[in-house]
Amino acid sequence: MTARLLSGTELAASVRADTTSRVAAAAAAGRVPRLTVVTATADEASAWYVRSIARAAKRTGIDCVVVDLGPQAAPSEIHERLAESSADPDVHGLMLQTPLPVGTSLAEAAQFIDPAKDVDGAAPASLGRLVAGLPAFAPATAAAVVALLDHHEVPLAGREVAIVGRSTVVGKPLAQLLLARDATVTLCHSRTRDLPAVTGRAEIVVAAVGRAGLLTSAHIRPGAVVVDVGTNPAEDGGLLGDVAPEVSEQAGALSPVPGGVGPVTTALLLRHAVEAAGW
Ligand SMILES: Nc1nc(=O)c2c([nH]1)NC[C@@H]1CN(c3ccc(C(=O)N[C@@H](CCC(=O)O)C(=O)O)cc3)C=[N+]21
Repeated sequence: MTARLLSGTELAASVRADTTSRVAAAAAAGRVPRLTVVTATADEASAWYVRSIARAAKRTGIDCVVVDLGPQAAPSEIHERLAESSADPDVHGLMLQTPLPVGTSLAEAAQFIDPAKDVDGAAPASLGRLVAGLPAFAPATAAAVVALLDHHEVPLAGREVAIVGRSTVVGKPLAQLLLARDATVTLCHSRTRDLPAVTGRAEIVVAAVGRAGLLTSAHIRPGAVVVDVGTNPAEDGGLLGDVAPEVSEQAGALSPVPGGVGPVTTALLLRHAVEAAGW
């Protein structure tokens, strides 16, 4: 079997087109959506993502401001910067990149992001609202996984999903989004006793660990749908997913890296920004 490819490029393009027309409507009413991205890391993958957000924002007409505090930034500087942008009426969307400097906690820092501007769903209040079933921005990557599955018409209700990785940015919020869609969700992590046994039962497996090639064909039931969230820098400058290439022989469907979840993530983040501006 060769897996059907769950490409994200067409979906990303249609989300961007929708965002572009909403931005035009907002701008015509005198409100140019502004997205402020705060970063404090030298991480290459994160820097690539910030450049890609800025580039895509420019194409859709969103005013994107990148605030680079550098990898040595103190927690208090990060907190102050977020509080300042939260209070600034000209800023509609606000995002804090990860990873953060050692000593800065995402949960602590994200408390300083106004939930109304929290386009990457990082604030504890946003995550709480998500669990409670109240309207909130979900983290863009988690939202992108569900959007990609919907786009490719993969049913979710009643199905067994294994998520590998329990981060606050992807695994935990994704579990909530999938639960809200009536999937039966198992959240796996580094202390899961028998990972291949758990993932091997699932009809849908989502890999969100951040380790290249961690999931092999030993983890995947033949015909399963596999979504690869990993974007691990390769030595040749390219990008490697969390799923080993051999899995494409076994899975029924597989999202590619690059060209899968990544482009949808960026597109949804910008859509959240125009929504935060009120359009
Ligand atoms: N608070 C926070 N939220 C994030 O969502 C977040 C973050 N911090 N820090 C950094 C990582 C990284 N990340 C990527 C998103 C899209 C692509 C992407 O679109 N990649 C392209 C290709 C890139 C290439 O070819 O080099 C693709 O997959 O097709 C990559 C990486 C989001 N992150």
